[in-house]
Amino acid sequence: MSDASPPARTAAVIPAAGRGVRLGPGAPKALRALNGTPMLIHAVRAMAASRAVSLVVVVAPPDGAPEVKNLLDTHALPERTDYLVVPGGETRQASVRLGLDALPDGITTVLVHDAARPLVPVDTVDAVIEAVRDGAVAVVPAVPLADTVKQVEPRGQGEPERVLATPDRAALRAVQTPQGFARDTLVRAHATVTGDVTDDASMVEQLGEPVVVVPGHEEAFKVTRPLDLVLAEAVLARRRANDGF
Ligand SMILES: Nc1ccn([C@@H]2O[C@H](COP(=O)(O)OP(=O)(O)OP(=O)(O)O)[C@@H](O)[C@H]2O)c(=O)n1
Ligand SMILES: C[C@](O)(CO)[C@H](O)COP(=O)(O)O
Repeated sequence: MSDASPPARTAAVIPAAGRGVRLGPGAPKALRALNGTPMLIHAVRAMAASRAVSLVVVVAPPDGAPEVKNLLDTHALPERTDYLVVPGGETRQASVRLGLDALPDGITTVLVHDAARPLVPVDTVDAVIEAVRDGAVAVVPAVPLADTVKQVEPRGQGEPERVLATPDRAALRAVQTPQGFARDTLVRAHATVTGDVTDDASMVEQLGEPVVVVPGHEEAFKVTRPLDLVLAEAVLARRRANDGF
């Protein structure tokens, strides 16, 4: 970086506007408690744990922005981290776009991190940021698959599915968040790609831009179904036993 270059500033956009249908009835998933603290607060702290992250933009459930703002105001976060809250949209993609729209000038690197991945370790966050700062326009943390995967043929209702193929597992990865981006590339992807996607990196792929993979972490799993809550609380208990926090 030349002396004249402005410093790279990193913001994390946290989509937290989902209902959590697969988790079952209750409050919106991001507001449910893990060991007494809302999942969203764990996720915000996970981003703020990186010294590189100076701003966290939380995308709240559409009618929940005041409640989320209150949660952030009343839970301890590092002083160096600013945060703001915007209401979310109908889909994850729409929610991320609303978060991007709220970013101030001067942010050059953007992380997009699911509130539903509250326990990602700071080393994973920092590895993603470093890869972007080293020149990658898009970075995903990913882990190898533990299961054999089958491609199946869609069948009519009530008919058993049939296996079409068994892809080579060695070439497959399960992708996590935070996903990291050069801000201009992610903004262009969200302005250009209109189809349904399940992550932000696939939008960048559709622009024809390269996406770099860094090692993910088993504790960055997504809280999706009820059993994931049990695992998340067990991870927190293990951390408390190991670290005394
Ligand atoms: N309209 C939406 C939908 C999802 N998300 C967020 O995207 C992340 C990943 O989504 P997922 O785990 O699928 O959450 P939900 O959509 O809430 O889950 P479900 O599909 O079970 O309802 C979550 O942090 C979720 O809050 C969002 O901000 N806005
Ligand atoms: C972004 C993501 O967490 C990466 O694994 C995932 O694609 C979200 O998918 P979901 O269907 O919204 O759970």
